[in-house]
Amino acid sequence: MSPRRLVVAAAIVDDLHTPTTLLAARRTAPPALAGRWEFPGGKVEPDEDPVDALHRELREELDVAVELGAEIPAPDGGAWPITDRHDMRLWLARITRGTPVTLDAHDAVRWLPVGRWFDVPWLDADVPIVEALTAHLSTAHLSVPSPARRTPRSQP
Ligand SMILES: Nc1nc2c([nH]c(=O)n2[C@H]2C[C@H](O)[C@@H](COP(=O)(O)OP(=O)(O)OP(=O)(O)O)O2)c(=O)[nH]1
Repeated sequence: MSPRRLVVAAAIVDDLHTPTTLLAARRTAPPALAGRWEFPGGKVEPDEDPVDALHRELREELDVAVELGAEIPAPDGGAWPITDRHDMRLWLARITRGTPVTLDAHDAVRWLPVGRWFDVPWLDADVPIVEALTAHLSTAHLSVPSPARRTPRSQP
């Protein structure tokens, strides 16, 4: 049996802490997956560092450079099992150079506003990941201290 292959991908958002949009990309291949939407990324090459692989894939697929934020782990704390042969690690990312273009891997990209992240037909394996991302971001958002919520200092 061949070993499982690691895929790395990015949930590209406009802001790593309080995102208002998420980038989805529509696959061109293989035929069984074409037309479905995914997180841009791809397979890690043998001996390649996963984070280096992600930067390489985003350069190759979208011609962008990014800054990475938090990793979104699977419920068991590890990678997401996306197919019978692949596991995927996913990071939040923010574009630091370029505007996403469609090259070979995708024929469309779409910025989805918060609340409309399920407007596109994601790959089946990505549906629970988008749900986890929604939960992660609402928690992260709530945990950002707002001035109004800070405990007032006790008066001398
Ligand atoms: N990139 C990516 N792949 C995903 C996602 N969800 C999901 O099930 N997959 C699957 C589709 C593929 O079977 C596999 C990744 O393959 P890929 O075709 O993106 O990898 P790659 O860019 O390195 O392509 P290649 O050089 O092998 O042709 O993972 C996702 O959100 N992003």
